[in-house]
Formats: sequence, C-alpha cells, structure tokens
Amino acid sequence: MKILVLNCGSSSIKYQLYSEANDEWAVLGKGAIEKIGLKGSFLKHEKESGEKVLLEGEILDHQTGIDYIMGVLTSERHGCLKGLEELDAVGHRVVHGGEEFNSSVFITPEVIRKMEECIELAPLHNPPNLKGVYAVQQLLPGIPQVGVFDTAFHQSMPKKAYMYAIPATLYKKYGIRRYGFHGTSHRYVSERACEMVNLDFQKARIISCHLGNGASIAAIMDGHSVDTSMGFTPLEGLIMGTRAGDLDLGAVTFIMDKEMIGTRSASVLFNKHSGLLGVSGISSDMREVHDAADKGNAMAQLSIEMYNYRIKKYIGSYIAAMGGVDLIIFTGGIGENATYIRAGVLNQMEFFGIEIDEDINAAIHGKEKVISKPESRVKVLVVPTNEELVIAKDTKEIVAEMSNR
Ligand SMILES: Nc1ncnc2c1ncn2[C@@H]1O[C@H](COP(=O)(O)OP(=O)(O)O)[C@@H](O)[C@H]1O
Ligand SMILES: CC(=O)OP(=O)(O)O
Ligand SMILES: [Mg+2]
Repeated sequence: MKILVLNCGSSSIKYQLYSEANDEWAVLGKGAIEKIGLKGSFLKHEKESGEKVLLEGEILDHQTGIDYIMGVLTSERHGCLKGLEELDAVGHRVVHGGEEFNSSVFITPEVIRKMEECIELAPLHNPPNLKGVYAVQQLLPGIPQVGVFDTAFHQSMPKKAYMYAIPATLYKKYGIRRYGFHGTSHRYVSERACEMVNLDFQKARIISCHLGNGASIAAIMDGHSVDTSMGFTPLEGLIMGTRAGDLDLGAVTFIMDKEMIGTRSASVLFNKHSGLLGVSGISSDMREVHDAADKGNAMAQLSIEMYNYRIKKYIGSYIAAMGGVDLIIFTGGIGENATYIRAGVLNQMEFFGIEIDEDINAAIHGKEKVISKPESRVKVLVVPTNEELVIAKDTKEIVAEMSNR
C-alpha cells in the first residue's frame, strides 16, 4: 500500500510518503513546504536515499502547495511514484476534533461537516487541515482519506480534569472545556517507551513531555490520557516558542484595557509574540535562545529558566494526580535534542525517585534511549516522536476496515 500523510499547518505543509507491505513500513520521500502565501516560499524534499532537494516557487495557498508536493513525488528526477494513481490513501493530521472524535476516522462528507464545525474551536489550525482535505478531493477524487485528531487520545480525561471552573452553561452552550492536543505524539511515545523497558502500557503511570514549537505534557495512566496541559486551545500550559502558556486571566483583561486592543490583537500577542520569543526578545527557536544565553544574555537565560520551571511544576502536579510515576518521556524537537532542557527540568527531583545519568543525557540527540541511572526508581527516556507513522498506520487500518464492510 502507498499512503501519503499530510500535516497542513497555517503556513506550512509537512508530508511523508509511505510504502507498506506485510506491516513493514518504508518512507519513500518526505518534506515540507514553508512560508505558504509569503515571500520566499519553498519546498524541501528528501528522497529515500537521504538526498535533499530545494524547490523555490510562488506557493500562494494550500491547494498550490499540494500541487507542488504531488509534482515532486511524481517528477522524473526526484520522484518516487510513477503517477498519482499509485497512491492508495491519504492520512491527515487534524488538530481539533472537539468531543466528536475519540479515534481516527474515514473522511466522509458528514465527517467534513463536523470538522468544519470545529473550526471555531481551533481557528489557527483546523482551516489549513481542511484545506488539505479539499485539495486532495480535487486532485484525486474518490481516494480514501482518513483524519487523525490531536484531541482524540485525550478524550479519556475525566471531567474533573477537563472542566473549567466557569459557569457550566458555557460548556453546554459552546463546548468550553479542556481538549488537549499532540495526542498522536503522546500516544506513540508512551507506547514505544513501554516497549523499550518492557512495561505493560495498560498498567503504567507515564508523564510525556512533547516539547516542539508547540509544547504540551500529558499524564497517562493505565493506557489512557488522564490530564494534559493544553486546554480549550493549544495556548494553555507550558511556555512555547511564541505562546505564553498559563497566564492569569486578570492580566489578559488588564492588558487589553490598558493597550486598548481587541480579541484579535490579544490572540496574536499571546499566540505569536509571547513564550521564548516574548521573554528573550531574541527568537522562538530554542537553539538561538540557548546560544544567546550561553553568551551571557540575561533575558535569554531567564526565558530558559522559566521554560524548565514550568515543566518541572507540571511534572510534580502529575505525579500527585496519578499517585506516582513510572516513566517520564521527552520528545519533540527540544525534548529529543536539548540536553540542557532535560537536565534543567529534572534536577533536584531525587525526592521523587528521579535521577538522570548526566553523561548519557549529554550524549543523546534525537534517538531512543533510557537516560536515567539504573538505581533511579523512575525511568526517564528520550523517544523521538513519529506522528506521521501513527497517521499512516491508522489510515491503513481504517481503509482496510472500510473495504471489508
Ligand atoms: N539540536 C537541537 N537542540 C536544541 N533544540 C533543538 C534542536 N533541534 C531542534 N530544536 C528545537 O526544536 C524546536 C522545534 O521542534 P519541532 O518538534 O521540530 O517543531 P514542530 O512543533 O514545528 O514540529 C525548535 O525550538 C528548535 O530550536
Ligand atoms: C496543537 C499544536 O500546538 O500543534 P503544533 O505543535 O504543531 O503547533
Ligand atoms: Mg512536530
């Protein structure tokens, strides 16, 4: 089977083309388009051999972006498909599935209608996800498409974790509650971590830290997500590249009054100009912030201290929520690579039975490894995430179910 996985973001599209036979999965090509609709948009493609190709062009919208991707996948020079008819299915990352979806689904007109209803809940993420679905419908009418939702894994959270302490009518009227995101990643790394250390996923207490551009942390117990730091939108919780995370609502209304800004500007302020970028004034990219901190920039140093401290506090609260913890996992671009973040988050946690081996930690970039000391009661692991593979596997399974009906 050949499955294309699409992750359409607001200004980017990431993709991976998989070939599967007898449950063996191979990546035939992958890449990303960045800066859609902006000056200097480009497509970076990586072939199966590892060779990289850069294509610059005027990529004004997602439809054009997907045309570019299909073009490179079938091109004589760089391609890995003879023609698009070789594709069997397309799997999409969909960020918000509301309360409607607790697992991946075959995309039908009815499902599209429900996804459209969720636009209001994730105005930054769902419209581009849907654009990907529409573009594939246009280009490959009739091809099976599957939606894999960031929110699905967290649908198991108990009410006490997902309700906000505001008038309950607002939940009934608008669905205001905590949903949680990055569920595909939290599900993948927690199952994988259990395999790595021979623990039963259905019986383990796990804290999973997904630290990428967006960042969230999840408490997973007996195979289910029981709490997570992102809420109604992907803005709550940890400090992120450009997002503030947890913030006193009193400060929000105060700033809006004083600066005389409306909801749109406030949303841009807290989503795009805050987080590491806002505090450091340097960058949203952890590598650049860390370089500046190394050179003595005090605000860069502070932003990293705040970043680590927020994660540490969440870990403490999730240990309390689950009555203990067996595994702590780091994933996402920062969690997989930033040794100083893992060390900074987990220092002085011996009280909880958490002890990392500093030499092993310092040597691990982007690969699977247990980084705790053998005597550490809690095992700490680095597990590179692979949301695309989960999406491809779910897509295969759901397409097979549909064709057996
Ligand atoms: N070697 C590295 N050391 C530290 N941080 C890294 C490294 N590689 C990537 N990162 C950080 O990972 C973040 C991006 O994470 P990623 O998971 O790729 O993002 P996205 O959420 O867009 O998928 C950036 O802050 C980047 O600086
Ligand atoms: C939900 C979310 O925050 O996604 P990302 O990390 O891709 O921004
Ligand atoms: Mg990512």
